[in-house]
Amino acid sequence: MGKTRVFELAKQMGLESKELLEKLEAAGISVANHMSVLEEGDLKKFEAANAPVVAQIEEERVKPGIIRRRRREVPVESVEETEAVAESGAVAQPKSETPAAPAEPQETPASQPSEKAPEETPSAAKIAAPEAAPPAEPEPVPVTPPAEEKEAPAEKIVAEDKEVSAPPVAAKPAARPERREEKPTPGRAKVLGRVDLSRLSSGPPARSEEPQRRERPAARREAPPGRPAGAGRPAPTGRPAPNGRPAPEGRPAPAGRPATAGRGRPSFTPAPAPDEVFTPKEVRGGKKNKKGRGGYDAPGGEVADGRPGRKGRNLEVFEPDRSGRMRRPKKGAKQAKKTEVTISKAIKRVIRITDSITVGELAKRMGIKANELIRELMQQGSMVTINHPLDFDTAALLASEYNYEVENVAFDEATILEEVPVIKEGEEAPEDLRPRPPVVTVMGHVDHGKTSLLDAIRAANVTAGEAGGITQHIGAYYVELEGRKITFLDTPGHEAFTAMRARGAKATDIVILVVAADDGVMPQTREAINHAKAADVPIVVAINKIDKPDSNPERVKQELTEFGLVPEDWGGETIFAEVSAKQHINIDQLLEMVLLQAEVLELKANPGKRGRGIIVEARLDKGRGPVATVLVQEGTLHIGDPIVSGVHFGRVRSMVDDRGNRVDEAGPSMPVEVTGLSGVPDAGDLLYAVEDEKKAKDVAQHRQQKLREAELAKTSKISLDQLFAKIQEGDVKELKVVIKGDVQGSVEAVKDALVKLSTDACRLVVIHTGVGGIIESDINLASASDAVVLGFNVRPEPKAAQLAESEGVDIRLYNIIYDAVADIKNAMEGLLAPTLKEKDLGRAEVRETFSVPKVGIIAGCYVLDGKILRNAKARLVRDSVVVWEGKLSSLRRFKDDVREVAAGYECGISLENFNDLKVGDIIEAYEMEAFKTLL
Ligand SMILES: Nc1nc2c(ncn2[C@@H]2O[C@H](COP(=O)(O)OP(=O)(O)OP(=O)(O)O)[C@@H](O)[C@H]2O)c(=O)[nH]1
Repeated sequence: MGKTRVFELAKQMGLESKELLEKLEAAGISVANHMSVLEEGDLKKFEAANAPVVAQIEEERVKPGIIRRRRREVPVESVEETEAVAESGAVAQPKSETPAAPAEPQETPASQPSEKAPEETPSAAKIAAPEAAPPAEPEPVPVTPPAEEKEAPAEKIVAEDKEVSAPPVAAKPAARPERREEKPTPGRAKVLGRVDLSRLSSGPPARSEEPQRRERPAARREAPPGRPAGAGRPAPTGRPAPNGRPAPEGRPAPAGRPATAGRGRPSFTPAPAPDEVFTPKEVRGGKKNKKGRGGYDAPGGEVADGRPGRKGRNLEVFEPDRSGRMRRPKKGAKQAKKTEVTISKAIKRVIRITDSITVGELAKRMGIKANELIRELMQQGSMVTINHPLDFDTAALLASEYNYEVENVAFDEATILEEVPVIKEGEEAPEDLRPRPPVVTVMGHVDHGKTSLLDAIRAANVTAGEAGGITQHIGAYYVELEGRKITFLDTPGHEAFTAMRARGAKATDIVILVVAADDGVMPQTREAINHAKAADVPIVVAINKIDKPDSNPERVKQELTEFGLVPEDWGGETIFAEVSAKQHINIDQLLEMVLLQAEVLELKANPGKRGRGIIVEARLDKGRGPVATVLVQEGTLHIGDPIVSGVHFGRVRSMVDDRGNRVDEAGPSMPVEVTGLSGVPDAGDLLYAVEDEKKAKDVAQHRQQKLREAELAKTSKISLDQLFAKIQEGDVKELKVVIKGDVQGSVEAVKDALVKLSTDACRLVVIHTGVGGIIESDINLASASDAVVLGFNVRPEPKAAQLAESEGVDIRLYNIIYDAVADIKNAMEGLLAPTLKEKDLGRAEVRETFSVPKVGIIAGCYVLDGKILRNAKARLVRDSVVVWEGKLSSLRRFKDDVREVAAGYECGISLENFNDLKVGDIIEAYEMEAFKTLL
């Protein structure tokens, strides 16, 4: 055979060069590297030295861990001895391995293979090394009947044990047969080493392979049954565990067989085995095998059939492998650990949120990158940022895609604030309800006498009541008429009324509409009517100033019929009273009318409940801290009650009524000034008495949290841009509009044109029209009613513009009616194209005008805010009405033409083709910028 290189030998042995190098070195053969040449002498030497190793190798095949142990413990000689003992029938040893017994039955099938075994044996003998000598023994093996086999395993075990200690005397014929059958598998492993050697030295390599092939199938078949034998294998090691487990499973392969088998059939060339081995073990085995054990695993692979059986075992065996080294004892512990982890994970997979959660927070809780979530949302058609809040449903849907559950642990504010009757639980019984005084607000046009009327009512009442009593202004008061009370909100005008309503609060039961008999219906009269109607509050008309000679109540009645306010004596349902606030005429009659209207409304409340009221006004008092005027609406408020209002909480420290008297409790419709809150609430906020102060605090804190979230999610009210989408989603069934224009004619024209745009999907409702600039009350009305504001040749007052900005009210300004109608139409059809939006640059006020020959009028201006640009577009606004629109023809500072003038500076401005400039006019500079819509 000549020379053989190390790597070649390694290949034949199924080892890695490195491993073989180690073996060679151990055998005293010095080689430089895997390319080194091994002389025949070396080979023989190695073969000799390797013989004992064979036994070790066999064991390795079983499994990485097991293999190693075997190596050291099984010297060739001992093996031989063992076999000898077995043969001699030294069954002697009792075995603790009772478990082995079960294995045997499985082996029984092995008996069949045993028939083949004999065939193999000879071949092996021929091919294999001289060591295979004991071929003779195999023969008896096949003979052994299955029944005997049962005993055999036990014997084997014993025998092996002996191997370790002393040379057994007895032989175990029974044991053998098992080995052989099983051996095929393990044997190969062993043989591998040997065969290779034999080949190198003398053996006919070709042959050795053939037999393998033949055998393999047999081995496979046998393998499973052989397993039991495997059980026997453990015996030698003295390890009961393996026996027990695998045996029944038919863990064929690995078994210690190798030793015996190896001997009996050296012919088994392991080579082919490897492939099979990998299959069963998959990755794990593969990894370990990398270092040349592949060959050994092969045998295991052969056992492939037995896989299932192995699995159970493997689980235990492998776990340690994963950990890095095999440590069987720890297996159990590890498994337990895993279980724990799983449980905790399950818990983590539930995300608890309160109503909403931001994209970033959700991603964080799921342990993924926010970008991933944003991408996911984008794919679903939502363009969001990391701070975008997701509502519960969206969050739940998203989370489910990542196997997370979302639980809404929203703070149940409603439950805490629930007005649980103090006296008894459950539904309010009708008998608990008591009539309550009506709450009245006075509205009307400027100077029509609202304040005078309120004063007249109060004065009359005070004087009638306590002599010298001084009414205290707390924002509301109540009067008595023949024992019946009426509560008046002391803030006349519809601004406060609507501002409160815009906050979701309805404080008023009845509106007294004051119309001066000598003036008739005026713009604010109309506004008041619209506001009252929008709030669905009944109106009692007070025709004031009837003492005046030019008063004409009939004309007022006539005018009001246009608004649906028809007097009862004219066949209508509206109650009218003709009064004189100044002369105190018919004041009682008016109050009578109000009480009449209240009767119709059947206003009732349960005073037995915890108190709930509305903040009419509030302020910070230097000495008393936050002071709030509360109009109690439900239940009764007591001193010491824990309370919460808006984001503030506390306890009722003191209560004072409108006459300055300290009171201990306040019932329905009673206004009182309350101290004890932690902060100043807003007018319109509701105030609740709750069970205890902690709950009040919880609610307040929860609201603060929600307020922050709301800030993030600041969504605007309805706007034309989103109109179509909202109509599509069914969110909007009608579009409410407030129309303001420079002249009544255009307002009416627009109104008529818009109403005709109503479709089945969306009705168009004009809730208010008016002449003049867009003012705060227009915005409040639009905000409270979720309406858009359309302006024709008018501008929003600065305060109104600010309010619209903060309230998210959409204001659309037009010069041409057609444009407005087209816009609304397109918006309703989802066709509103991206348009240009105006960007305000600055405003200048005309302080003086100069007439310059050949040039025209030059306005001496003061820039109020922003800046005026020479090339900017401009408009001239007079009393909030646009008078002119165009471009500047000149912009000067002193005598110099300049490109811009900043706020706080004076300048001279002339307008293109316009000379009708007047002191007090406002020149607005603006430019158009692309306005993006997501339609
Ligand atoms: N002759 C007469 N004058 C009245 C009567 N009521 C009010 N006035 C006068 O009308 C003017 C306006 O009255 P106010 O009570 O201030 O009217 P208002 O509606 O509250 O006005 P604003 O607060 O500006 O909205 C005052 O000069 C009153 O004296 C009335 O019944 N008869």
